[in-house]
Amino acid sequence: MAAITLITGSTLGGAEYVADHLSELLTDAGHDTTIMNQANLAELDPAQIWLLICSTHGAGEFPDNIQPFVSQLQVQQPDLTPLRYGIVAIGDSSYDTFCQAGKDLDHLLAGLGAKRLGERLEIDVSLDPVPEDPAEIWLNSWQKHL
Ligand SMILES: Cc1cc2nc3c(=O)[nH]c(=O)nc-3n(C[C@H](O)[C@H](O)[C@H](O)COP(=O)(O)O)c2cc1C
Repeated sequence: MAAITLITGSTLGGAEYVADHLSELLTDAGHDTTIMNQANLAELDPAQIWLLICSTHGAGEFPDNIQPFVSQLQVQQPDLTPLRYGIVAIGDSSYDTFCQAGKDLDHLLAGLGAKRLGERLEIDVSLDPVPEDPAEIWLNSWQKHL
């Protein structure tokens, strides 16, 4: 069983609800989970698995609550070679910058040596108004990588 830290980027709370739901499902499956809604690099262990759930705001911007963490990664450039992570990007395809923050976060982690488990999920809330539903389906296959 795995130790998984769920990290959220959310302005209006939707991504946090998705993280709560995925955390519950992972716990039911026997994993240890922690949710961080204000992630701080110094408190995170790259030997654990990170599951990032991040919406996009502004014009392709990161939500405010995850911006400090993103800046820490950009400035400190930690070696994340031991890290394995999954990513759920949430956005709205009516924006040109669809799921941009989730995509940027994915590229940032990969650029620091981390290995993504499975495919990145991109949830389009204009098609899936309840993002927990596609997230749950994605989790079923993502868990096989753990
Ligand atoms: C002001 C505003 C700007 C947004 N900008 C984008 C964007 O650039 N790209 C995108 O894919 N979605 C964008 N969205 C859609 C949000 O990502 C989407 O509504 C998401 O579900 C919000 O998640 P949250 O509740 O976790 O903040 C925007 C939404 C708002 C209200």
